[in-house]
Amino acid sequence: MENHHLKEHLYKILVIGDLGVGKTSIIKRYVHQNFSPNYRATIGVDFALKVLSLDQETVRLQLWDIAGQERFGNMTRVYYREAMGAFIVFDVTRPSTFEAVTKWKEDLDAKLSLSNGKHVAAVLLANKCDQGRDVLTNNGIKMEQFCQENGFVGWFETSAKENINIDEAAHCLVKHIIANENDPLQSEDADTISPQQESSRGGTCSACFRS
Ligand SMILES: Nc1nc2c(ncn2[C@@H]2O[C@H](COP(=O)(O)OP(=O)(O)OP(=O)(O)O)[C@@H](O)[C@H]2O)c(=O)[nH]1
Repeated sequence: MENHHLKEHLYKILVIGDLGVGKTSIIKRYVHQNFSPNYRATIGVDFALKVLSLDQETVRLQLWDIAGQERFGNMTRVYYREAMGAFIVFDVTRPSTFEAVTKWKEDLDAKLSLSNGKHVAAVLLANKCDQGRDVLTNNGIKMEQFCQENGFVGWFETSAKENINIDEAAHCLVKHIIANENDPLQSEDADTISPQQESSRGGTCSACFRS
């Protein structure tokens, strides 16, 4: 029997977005499988570790839960350093948090890029989808187009409360990070979102659907 040498990856992942959109809750759900309805603002940054087994490889995700109030702080650049991917989160019940998404993305891209000069993989999370989809339907926003225009590799409607699409979103992000690492010159292709791939509960990730 051949003795396979299992690869291990450690990726730093940023979780950013406006105050109270559910960053801490998404991480809690993802890492500890629980949810609390009480809101306690994150101060500065919190950390959590999620260990995944993917295609016989061990992937450790070091999740950086950055306080929504940090956007105006000047510590952010330090927090962003050496991250390989990001979730940018908004709250589907509060349009202002969606309007802030482009600012968070611009801030991320301005402060962080991979060693080959490309932007880090970013997945957009439309959180609290258990409470409706007002922001998604009222403004006539085409999410695929929005993602393409703003350089997101995919987007998902999520609920930390009801555990919807969080594993899928993480899977999408990890796949894109690995694609960037393995094939840095050809990964532009993986960044293209194919519009026909939308599921009934919003969410697309070209890498996930292709494999
Ligand atoms: N219904 C519902 N409520 C949620 C969901 N996710 C988070 N919440 C609630 O929204 C509030 C804010 O959640 P947090 O996870 O603390 O938000 P945050 O983005 O980490 O906030 P900051 O640390 O201040 O930036 C809490 O009361 C959560 O219980 C969700 O998917 N559905």
